[in-house]
Amino acid sequence: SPKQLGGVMLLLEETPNHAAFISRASRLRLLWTSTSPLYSPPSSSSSSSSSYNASQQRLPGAIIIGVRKGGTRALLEMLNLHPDVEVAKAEVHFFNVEEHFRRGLDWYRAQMPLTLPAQLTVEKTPGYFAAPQVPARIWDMNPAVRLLLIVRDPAERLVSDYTQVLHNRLTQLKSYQPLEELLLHNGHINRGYKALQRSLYHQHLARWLQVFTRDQIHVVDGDALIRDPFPELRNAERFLDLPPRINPNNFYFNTTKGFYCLLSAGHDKCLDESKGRPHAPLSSLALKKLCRFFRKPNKLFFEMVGRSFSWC
Ligand SMILES: Nc1ncnc2c1ncn2[C@@H]1O[C@H](COP(=O)(O)OS(=O)(=O)O)[C@@H](OP(=O)(O)O)[C@H]1O
Repeated sequence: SPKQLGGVMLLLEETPNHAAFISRASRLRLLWTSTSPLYSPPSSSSSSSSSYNASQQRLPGAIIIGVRKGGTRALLEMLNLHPDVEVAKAEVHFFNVEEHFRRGLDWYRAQMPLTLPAQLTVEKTPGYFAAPQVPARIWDMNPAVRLLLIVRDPAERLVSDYTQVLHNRLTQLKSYQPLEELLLHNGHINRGYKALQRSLYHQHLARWLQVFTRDQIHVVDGDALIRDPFPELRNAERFLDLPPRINPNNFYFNTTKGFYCLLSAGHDKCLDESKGRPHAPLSSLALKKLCRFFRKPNKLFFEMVGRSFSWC
């Protein structure tokens, strides 16, 4: 690929001083958010003379934090079209899975692709958005990191979420309750249903905004990304301070898939079959209840992000 970094020696960075004390980090947080530029060097050693120009694995400068089933894979793959971007191919789940987090930042860095100093490393883990411990942990790694949040109609997201869990259970030959049994208790929306809670975007975003400034979080419209990806990618490039390199010719609509696929350097790529599965059915009455339930949370989310979406 045009982005491959052939024949360059791998030089691992020194371990940065990973936030040891929350209280100290909280104090620093105030200083950083008011004075620092959005990007900061991944670690002090990266600017030192001998290793500066070498390709290295670096901590991400931008992270797609969610939402689960929002279009995070499509967004990551589309950003990867940019010559100045390299992405972690697999979801890393570093900040939200204790076992991974305990392995420390060296382990996290080792999951990242090789990049040159001018390139931006991006990872995506949809589980970050709803996990309470994650914002402070990411801030401790890099308070100037840029965050991308791709959202989608929360009712549609919930059904997609259920469909994925159902699919996993069925492939493991395990039983699973019908969606309406989980969603409704005595005809009322069951607020305890996990997939419902993951769609309460305002609650999760409120926690991120206790740690990061609003301008560090770029909201991508996941429904718009499905309909016409290019404008969303142009906005993301702008947010990431990348020169505009992704263009409409990088996308073509694949009628068999029913989605846009990617074209780059003569290669085309569609997302795998786990994306765009037929959704589990939901009665129109249950959907109506769900949409009514989401009206207020959605309004709160729109106020927080300063824009609205045409959700049900
Ligand atoms: N271009 C393109 N190709 C295929 N799929 C696309 C694309 N753009 C967005 N999407 C939508 O992405 C949805 C899956 O979201 P995620 O990748 O965030 O899912 S996951 O949380 O990582 O499992 C997936 O949701 P479902 O349709 O519900 O499966 C897709 O609708």
